[in-house]
Amino acid sequence: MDNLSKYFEVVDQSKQEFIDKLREIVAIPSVSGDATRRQDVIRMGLWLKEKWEALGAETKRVDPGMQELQGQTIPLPPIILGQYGNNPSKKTLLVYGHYDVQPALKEDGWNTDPFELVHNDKDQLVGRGATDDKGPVLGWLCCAEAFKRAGIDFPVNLKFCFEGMEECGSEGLEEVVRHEADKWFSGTDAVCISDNYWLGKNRPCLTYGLRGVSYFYITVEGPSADLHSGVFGGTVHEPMVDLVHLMSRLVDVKGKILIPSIYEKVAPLTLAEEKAYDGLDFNHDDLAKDLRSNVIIHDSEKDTLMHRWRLPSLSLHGIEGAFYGPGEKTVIPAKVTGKFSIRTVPDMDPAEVDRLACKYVADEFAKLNSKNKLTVKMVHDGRWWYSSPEHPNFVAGAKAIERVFGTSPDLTREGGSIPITLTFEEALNRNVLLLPMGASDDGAHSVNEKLDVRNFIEGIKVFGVYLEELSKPRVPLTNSGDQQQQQQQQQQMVAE
Ligand SMILES: C[C@H](N)C(=O)N[C@@H](Cc1c[nH]cn1)C(=O)O
Ligand SMILES: [Zn+2]
Ligand SMILES: [Zn+2]
Repeated sequence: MDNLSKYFEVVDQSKQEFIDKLREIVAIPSVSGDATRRQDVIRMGLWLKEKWEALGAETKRVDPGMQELQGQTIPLPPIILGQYGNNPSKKTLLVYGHYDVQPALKEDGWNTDPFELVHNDKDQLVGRGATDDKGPVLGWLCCAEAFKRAGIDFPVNLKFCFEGMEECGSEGLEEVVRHEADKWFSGTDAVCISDNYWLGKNRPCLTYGLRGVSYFYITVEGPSADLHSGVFGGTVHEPMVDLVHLMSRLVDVKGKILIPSIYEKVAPLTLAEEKAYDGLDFNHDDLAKDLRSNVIIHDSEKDTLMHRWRLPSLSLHGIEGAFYGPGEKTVIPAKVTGKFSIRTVPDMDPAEVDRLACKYVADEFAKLNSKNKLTVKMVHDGRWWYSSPEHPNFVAGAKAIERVFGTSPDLTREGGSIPITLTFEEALNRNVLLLPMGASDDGAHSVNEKLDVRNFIEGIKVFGVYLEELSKPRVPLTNSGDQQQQQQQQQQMVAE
């Protein structure tokens, strides 16, 4: 039996144990956007540190400082750095992932407690963070454990960087990555991130692009306290009325952003790029099934993917301070904060996007002649990333998928954002591969988030084969001049 067959056997034998580990960490409600959960986020980071140390890794906890959140000053979660193996004759791979999760409440519409992993009769693992990103982060640990148990030498030196603030703009991480580039991360040959999703449910993919995200708060405040609408309705400027008006002016019902000049810097479509939309595991029927409703705006699959991958979008997320409970409370809220974000694409400049969006909201507010007070601010922005899937790092990923799934991967871009990706590429001058584990219907950020057992277990196998592929002497990983040139062009485009 060859090494990889033995590795596969151990992964299969360890299946229940790996699922139970995922159960243990889903039960830690590491919601980074909720100040009351900060101790849980920290506990989750320390869980990873301890488990990797138990396997023999050297680790370092980096505390990036303090944060103002919901009126409190609280510590930012630790960034957990690690090194598993340090053999100068082996290649070194750096993996990044995040151990924080999006908020989740049973009353949002979950069928079960979001922080209690349920292994259901469809062989799905349901729980907050199952696919985003606890399953994949745990996958690397399971991979190292399986190699050890199989008695096979680990193919590479593995460095890791796990953060607990990704869902809130990765606050504090960029400085740490740049600071550690020639320290903890020195000697890195390539980077791999598993934190996005397949395009469909059948064919795995490798991802070479991400949209950026700029997140905004619009606050409108008027009276010093909430008012009785019977007494004051029709006599005062209502903050909610102003805010709803402003929010309705941001995007039209077909998804077109209404902020002037926002599309100006979007890169023109090239013929080569257009070809990338053909032959993918993606169709509107499956998408509508995933959505359980046909609410798709566009007529063709290509259009839908272009609006997900290469065009900006603006989404309205919610209003803080507004009445939203059951019943008929007749209140005029005194202060409301509307939240929206813009997904950015090549060659948009986040600073320019922030300036255009804030100016537009202020201009629209001025037209209202309201006596309320407006504040509009960008609270975090993460940069878009666009690479090339030809690099040997991608070839190793493709070979791993072929061995485990018996099919070549789709080459995709992702509509979501992983703000630190471009920083790793720039600071380390190394190729970054996005190697997703989860499927299109996993419901990341949504209710009943899940990871299929198949994706989890076969995904751990893919990680192992990928490491074996990287370790082969014929695979040169350090950046070619081409990649450096491409990066410089990309940076220049952002600067322009
Ligand atoms: C793709 C990744 N798993 C993810 O969900 N990223 C988040 C990052 C983010 C930035 N601000 C808030 N969240 C996303 O794309 O929404
Ligand atoms: Zn994620
Ligand atoms: Zn996420």
